[in-house]
Amino acid sequence: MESSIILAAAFPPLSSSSHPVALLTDAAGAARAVRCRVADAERPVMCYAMGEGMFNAEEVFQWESGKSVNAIAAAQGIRVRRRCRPRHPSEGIGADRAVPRNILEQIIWDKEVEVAQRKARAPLQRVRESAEVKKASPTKGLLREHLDPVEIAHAYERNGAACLSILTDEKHFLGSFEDLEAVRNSGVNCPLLCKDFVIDVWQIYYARSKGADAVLLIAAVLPDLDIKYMLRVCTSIGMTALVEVHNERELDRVLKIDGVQLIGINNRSLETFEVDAANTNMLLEKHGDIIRKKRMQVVSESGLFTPDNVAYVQNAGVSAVLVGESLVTQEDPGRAIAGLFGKELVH
Ligand SMILES: O=P(O)(O)OC[C@@H](O)[C@@H](O)c1c[nH]c2ccccc12
Repeated sequence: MESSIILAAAFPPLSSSSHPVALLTDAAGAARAVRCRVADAERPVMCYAMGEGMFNAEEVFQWESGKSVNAIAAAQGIRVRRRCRPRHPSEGIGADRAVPRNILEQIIWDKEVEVAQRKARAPLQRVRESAEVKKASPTKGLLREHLDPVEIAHAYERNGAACLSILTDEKHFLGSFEDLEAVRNSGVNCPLLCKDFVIDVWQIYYARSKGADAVLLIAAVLPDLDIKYMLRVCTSIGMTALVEVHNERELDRVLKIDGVQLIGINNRSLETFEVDAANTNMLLEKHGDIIRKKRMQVVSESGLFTPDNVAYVQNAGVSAVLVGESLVTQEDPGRAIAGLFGKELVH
């Protein structure tokens, strides 16, 4: 028990005034987590776990409340079920969980395995040490796996991209953290967004250590408490979070979370990968007022192929667009930026 508390003290990213107030135990009585109260938070923030590594806030809540992670997520309308996460004893391994229900669920199940393996290879302490390096601002852009990431990043930057998005998911997008690191080390000045499926704070520290300035947090995957916790982690290491939504329910949830500055509206459903170019405008028509009042910035993501597409979402009030496919599939992806905006962006 004592060593658990020391471990918690050795990892105080939320606030220097954090102090452990309770030790949470699992059904077998083993120490699972330390609950910390953060002095400047409105409510106590739960975090940290012992043993194999760290748990996310939602998992700690799970042990406290007796509810399964999937039950908590489902109550928030999240349809993606988690598979490998430490389960509450009340949650059996149902036969229905043998087969993913859609593309996003498949990606997340693969991500759980990948993160567990990566975590074992690079323990948090080491990642965090190398994580306290750079600062940046919000980002956009995209890099496709079949092109030289460094070359294309420079082409984007030369042609006026405000930021660069680098996919790091290997299995489903053929991206990599090596790509991210190579671009960072190649001398680009643009901020870099690590584009991945974050399910664990470990990934945020890891992205930072590889040179990312921002990470994507997907509301279709992360329950509210995880988003809140991850936003605090981002702030504590000088990173920006782009919080992505696809539908009204997700946007409603995200608008209630303090500290979200950057919302991405994905025109593509990650469950089906279908694109509805009108999605950004539809959501902004309904919620634009509150977004403006809260001074949040909106990025329209995916499926933008023509200057008309871009003008359409710009009229809806977005401050940025995130474009991948329509640039990387053209012979000169850098010049394709000018084509998409109907003008040269180079100053
Ligand atoms: O290639 P497109 O349609 O221009 O989309 C880019 C980007 O928006 C898309 O890749 C994306 C948006 N959100 C994501 C989440 C994970 C992986 C990828 C994405």
